[in-house]
Amino acid sequence: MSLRMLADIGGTNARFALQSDDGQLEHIEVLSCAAHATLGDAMTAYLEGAARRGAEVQSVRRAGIAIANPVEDDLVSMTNHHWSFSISKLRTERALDTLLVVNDFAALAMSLPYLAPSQRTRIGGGVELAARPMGLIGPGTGLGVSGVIPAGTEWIALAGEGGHVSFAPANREEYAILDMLWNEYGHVSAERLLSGRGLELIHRALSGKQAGAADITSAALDGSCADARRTVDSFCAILGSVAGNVALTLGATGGMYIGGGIVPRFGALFAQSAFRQRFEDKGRLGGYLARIPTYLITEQYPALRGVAAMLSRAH
Ligand SMILES: Nc1ncnc2c1ncn2[C@@H]1O[C@H](COP(=O)(O)OP(=O)(O)OP(=O)(O)O)[C@@H](O)[C@H]1O
Repeated sequence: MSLRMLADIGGTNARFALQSDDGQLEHIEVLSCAAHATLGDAMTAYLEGAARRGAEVQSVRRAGIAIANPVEDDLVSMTNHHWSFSISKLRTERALDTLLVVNDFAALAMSLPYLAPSQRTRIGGGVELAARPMGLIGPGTGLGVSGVIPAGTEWIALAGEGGHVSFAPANREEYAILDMLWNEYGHVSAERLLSGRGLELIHRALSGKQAGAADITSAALDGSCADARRTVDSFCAILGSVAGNVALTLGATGGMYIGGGIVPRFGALFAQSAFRQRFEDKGRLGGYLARIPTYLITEQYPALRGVAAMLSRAH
C-alpha cells in the first residue's frame, strides 16, 4: 500500500492529510503557517507527527499541494505569507516521483461537482443547471475566486486571481468605506474588504474603532456590539455583490459557491444578511441571477478533496 500526501496551504493555516489507495483521507492536521519557517519545515513536522501515530510515511511518493498564490513556474512565492520554494527542489529533497502544486482555489473548485447535499447549505432560491459552469468565492486571509467549467465528461478548474479586482461600492456607506481606503491604499481590491483584515477595516470605517476579526464576529453573534453587527452585515452584503459579479462573469448557472474560513464562522448571521439580495441586485440581469442557487460549503476540507482529484489525474 502507498500513501499520497495532500496539503492545502492558506495565508494562516496549512492543512495536511494522507490519502490511502482506497481514497480515504487520514491523519488530517491543521498547522499554523506562522509556526514554521518554510513549507518544507511544516511538511516535516506533519510527516513526523503522522509517523508517530503509526502512518507509513516512508511510502509517500506522490504529493499534491494546493497553495494560496498564482502557480506559474517552478518558483512559488505566497501572496499573503512569506513562504517561497522551488517545486523541483522540494520534489528532489523529499524523494517524490510526483509533486503537483496548484492554486488553492482551483483545487477547491475541483471539489464542487462532487459535493454531497450534506456538504453544502443553500442560501436563497434558484436551481442549478447540469453541466454548466460553477463559480466559487471564498474570504479567508485573502479572497479566493475560481470556478469549474465542464469539458466533456470532465471538469476544468480555473486558476484566476479574481480577489484582486477593483472594489465597486453599491451604496453611500460603501462609498464612504472606499473613500477612507483610497486615502490609505492606491488600489482598493475586493480582497481588501473581503478578508480577515478586511472585516477589521470595515469595522474601523464604520465605528472609528480597532478590533480583531474574531472579536468582531463574536460580538456580532452574541449581540453585544451594534457596530460589530453592522460590520458583519456590511461584509456579507459586499460579498453578495462580488459573488454576483463572479456569477455573471463566468455564467455560473451550475451554481455559485462560498468557501474560505470566514463565512462559516458567521453562523446564522450569514443567512439573515443581505448577501442573497445583493447577489441578485444587478439591474436587468436580476432575474438571471435569481435563478442561480448560492451555496455555503460546509465540508471541512474541500480543497484537500479537490487536490486529491487533481493528483489522481497527474502523471
Ligand atoms: N471568528 C472569526 N471571524 C472572522 N474572521 C476570522 C475569525 N477567525 C479568524 N478569522 C480570520 O480568518 C482568516 C483566516 O482564514 P482561513 O481560516 O480561511 O485561513 P487560510 O486558509 O489560511 O486563508 P487563505 O486561504 O485565504 O489564505 C484570518 O484573516 C483571520 O483573521
